[in-house]
Amino acid sequence: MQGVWTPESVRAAEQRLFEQVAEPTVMRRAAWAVAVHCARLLRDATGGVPGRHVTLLVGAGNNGGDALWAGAFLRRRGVGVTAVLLVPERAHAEGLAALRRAGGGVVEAEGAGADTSGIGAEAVEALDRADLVVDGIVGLSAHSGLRPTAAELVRRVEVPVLAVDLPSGVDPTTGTEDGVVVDADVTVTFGGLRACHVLGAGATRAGEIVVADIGLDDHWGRPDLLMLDAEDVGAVWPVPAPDDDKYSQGVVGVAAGSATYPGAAVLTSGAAVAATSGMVRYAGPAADVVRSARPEVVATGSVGDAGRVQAWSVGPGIGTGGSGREVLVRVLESGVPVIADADAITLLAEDSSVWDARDPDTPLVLTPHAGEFSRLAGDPGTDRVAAARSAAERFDATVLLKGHSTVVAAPDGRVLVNAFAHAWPATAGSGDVLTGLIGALLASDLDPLIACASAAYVHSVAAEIAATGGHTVPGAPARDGSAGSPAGASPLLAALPDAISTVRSTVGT
Ligand SMILES: NC(=O)C1=CN([C@@H]2O[C@H](COP(=O)(O)OP(=O)(O)OC[C@H]3O[C@@H](n4cnc5c(N)ncnc54)[C@H](O)[C@@H]3O)[C@@H](O)[C@H]2O)[C@@H](O)CC1
Ligand SMILES: Nc1ncnc2c1ncn2[C@@H]1O[C@H](COP(=O)(O)OP(=O)(O)O)[C@@H](O)[C@H]1O
Ligand SMILES: [K+]
Repeated sequence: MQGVWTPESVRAAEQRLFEQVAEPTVMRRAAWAVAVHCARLLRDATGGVPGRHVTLLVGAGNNGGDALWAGAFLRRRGVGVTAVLLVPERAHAEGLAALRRAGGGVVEAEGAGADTSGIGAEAVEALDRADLVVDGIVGLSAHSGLRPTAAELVRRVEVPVLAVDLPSGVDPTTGTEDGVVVDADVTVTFGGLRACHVLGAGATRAGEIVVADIGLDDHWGRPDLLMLDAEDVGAVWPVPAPDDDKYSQGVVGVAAGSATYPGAAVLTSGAAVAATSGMVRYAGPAADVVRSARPEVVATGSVGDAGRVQAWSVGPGIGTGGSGREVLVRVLESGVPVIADADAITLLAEDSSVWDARDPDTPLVLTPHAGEFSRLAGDPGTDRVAAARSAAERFDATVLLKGHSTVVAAPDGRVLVNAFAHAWPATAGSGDVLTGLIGALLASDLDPLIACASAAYVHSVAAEIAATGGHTVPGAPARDGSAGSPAGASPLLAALPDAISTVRSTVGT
């Protein structure tokens, strides 16, 4: 499990560190790590380090200070360094002096000979000469989009980029982008992940994320968000023990699909079958289709006839009319944990009387995409963590907000994020697969928060396997979705066993 911190928490930890270690020392540690990874990138991109050229884009704060100090260190390795200052009068003074002492060049972004976009001739030259650009424009104190000059410089970059702390242009708290954003090959951050590294555009714009040690480890408070890794998921994924039988592992009920949407029933039931090895019951009008697609599913026509289950997956394809409502109410009254998705969420949003059927002591999971979330709780806005957290509290339910990064919030305020940096699950029907996975994990009695985040993790791995035929690091988030080809929800479903065994294979390694 990896902790993730908001800018406020990072600053609080830094302050505690500064009580023991002087701030300039900490900055030099940070800059040293930046310089080490610059050298690595230079070597990768050009085959060497001495004689290469690095251009630093330097903003008004400590982020620019890190870049300037890193430039000074790179000079010692024979690298040509030019700093392009965005706000010359507010550039970090000690960093600037260190770079000058080391023989680095300094130019102004808006210096003499400016072209129509306002960028000075020397700054243009520095970018043209660069083998590598260091983004020290803005860090944790960034607010709103990049200012025009910074945006113009970023637009002109054509070589690999190393971002200091975070790719400038993304919001440090929400990871959202507003206009031009640095597209980094590597981001070097300090002590621990920031929220923008795992949320929104930040999760992809950061490129490879390196967490450098600057002495913060003993100073962190409780993480604001957590991310499960493959080993965490593998360790909790339920598998049968010697004394288990088909009932003891938890039976999951699936109330999904209709005559119009039998596919939703097949995808949800199929995922439940793949998730755990107990029993899956299906209840609904697509019973015949489910039986022929998945003979192992015990299928009946209605929830009332289904027999006992330990959790229900309800919603995909049930419709938002009277029969869908009837199904949802039956399931909510059953007194077992429920995961409600798709039409079930719309029904809950549109008809408050449906909530009366819910047993308040039984876990409820809601898995809206942004549109369903809006219907249920209003526009999630850019701060998806805050939105999911407040909905979880308001509905006393675990809320999984879908999207490029999946945010899962428990009613007690805990939040887990799944931040696979690829978008392969964005395909019709893949949400139905997720619903079946979560239902099966709830039936096996996992904590709903862990069940949701684990299901989301395996779902991402399966989507990647379906699209690419494999993945580079077993079970680990791919940071590059460039390889592969679109695959629909059926290949994603078919890849679940491979995804689960891949994730489980990381346990104890
Ligand atoms: N204080 C320290 O010793 C340490 C600081 N660290 C670095 O310090 C950074 C935070 O430094 P600061 O708090 O000084 O702030 P920043 O460097 O993030 O930004 C400060 C300035 O950037 C400008 N700015 C804000 N939004 C902008 C936008 N959208 N476009 C262009 N310019 C914008 C503002 O003028 C603001 O004053 C971290 O991200 C990290 O890189 C690390 O070195 C760890 C140690
Ligand atoms: N851009 C994206 N990147 C990664 N995952 C995505 C993206 N868009 C959607 N997803 C994931 O794909 C799934 C889609 O679910 P949903 O919207 O319910 O679709 P459907 O109802 O067609 O099954 C969710 O797990 C969601 O998190
Ligand atoms: K930056």
